[in-house]
Amino acid sequence: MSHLDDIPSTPGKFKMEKSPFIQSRMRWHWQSSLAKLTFWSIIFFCLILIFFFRSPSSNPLLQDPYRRSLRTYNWGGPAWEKRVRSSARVRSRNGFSVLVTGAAGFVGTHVSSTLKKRGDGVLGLDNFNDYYDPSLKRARQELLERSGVFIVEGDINDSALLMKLFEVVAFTHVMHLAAQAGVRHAMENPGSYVHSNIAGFVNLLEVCKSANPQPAIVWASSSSVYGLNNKVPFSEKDRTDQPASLYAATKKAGEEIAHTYNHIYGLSLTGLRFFTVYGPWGRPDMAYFFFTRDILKRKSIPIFEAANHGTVARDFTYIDDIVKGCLAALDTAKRSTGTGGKKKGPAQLRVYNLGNTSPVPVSNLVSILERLLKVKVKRNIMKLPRNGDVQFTHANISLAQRELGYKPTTDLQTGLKKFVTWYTGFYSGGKKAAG
Ligand SMILES: O=C(O)[C@H]1O[C@H](OP(=O)(O)OP(=O)(O)OC[C@H]2O[C@@H](n3ccc(=O)[nH]c3=O)[C@H](O)[C@@H]2O)[C@H](O)[C@@H](O)[C@@H]1O
Repeated sequence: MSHLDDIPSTPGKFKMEKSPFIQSRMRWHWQSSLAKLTFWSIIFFCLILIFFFRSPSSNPLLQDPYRRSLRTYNWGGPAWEKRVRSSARVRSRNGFSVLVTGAAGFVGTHVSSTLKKRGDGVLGLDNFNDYYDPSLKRARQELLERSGVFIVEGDINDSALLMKLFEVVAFTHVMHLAAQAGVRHAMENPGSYVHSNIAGFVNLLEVCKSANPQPAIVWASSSSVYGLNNKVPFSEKDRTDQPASLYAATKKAGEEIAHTYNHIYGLSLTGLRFFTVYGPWGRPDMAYFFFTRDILKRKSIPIFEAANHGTVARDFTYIDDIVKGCLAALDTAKRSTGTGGKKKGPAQLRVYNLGNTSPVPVSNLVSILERLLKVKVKRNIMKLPRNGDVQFTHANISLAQRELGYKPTTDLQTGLKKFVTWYTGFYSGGKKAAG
């Protein structure tokens, strides 16, 4: 007899049997139903839990891709603090103790290693995001570690981490190079620009303003702030209120934010407007870098052209010249004037162009690479896309020359030769070119 036979066809008309056999079968039936109910309830409950924890809307860190960087880092503890202190220890007379944000980045790596070589204490900070091949950032990290620079893994939006770093080390200077770079990418991922270049910068300034002593800050602005300005060469006095990309707008916002923190809290702030920096250990998202990769793969090269066959040109600036400008900015930075978050007197606020003062058409850049790589280039002339690019850049560097002693010495041919030597060495050493 099936157990289904025990169940009446009409609910409510079930009559209890007195037989012990029937009673024990019924008990067994109820117990087994109860066990099943409990089992399925647990499964259901587990599914709800899994759904809750995996659901983006339940976890703001997962929901916002730009904030993911905040959740995964391990920092703190006596061994970690010892490494931080040792990396930031000054080894020369009158040396600085510098926190370099974006230390695993292109400019950050070069600046950190040069500071370390001259005896300054250097601590790096980098979130190792995947905007471009993180293995290149890891290779730069290895390079710095060999020269004694420790890079803390963390995000500039992490206030607790920044406060901890200032608790462990009384930094005299901050070289702030962490940023979301790239002009054209801003249309694809606008939030990452706001996250790093605005929110991250404000967070860093908040911590610096409360630090005791307050550090002097030198940070990376960009030639892109000149936007649609067509008065050449670009001078610091020219208008910068017509950005052509969100990237440029966030850098311009950074300059205004710097003014505010200088004005209210007495922070010493110097913004450096970099002009298309290139060189060994460079960024794979930049044209000279991926042109090199694609020329070697015999792919055609897209060369942008403005309306009416207008030439597109850049004031390409070699990394070593930029590093000299960065160090000169640190060396001439005056102390911040505030304490405990309060301004005690006027503080230094500066902005400088760091360019090469000699714009080169992009088609010439391609010709130089063609000669250096000894590969006939297939050129694909395309209309300059309307996604943030400007037609040309050209720096007037007289202010930086006068006040920083800045004097670029590397022309594009010489600089690209050094880049190509590095590139071919680096990527033939078993590392694949970033995609
Ligand atoms: O000077 C700056 O402030 C900026 O310099 C570069 O931006 P960009 O000058 O646009 O550098 P690339 O992306 O390397 O482009 C260089 C030139 O190649 C051109 N290009 C780019 C890509 C391409 O496929 N074809 C092409 O002709 C661009 O129009 C541009 O004139 C950096 O990527 C920015 O992060 C930096 O802030």
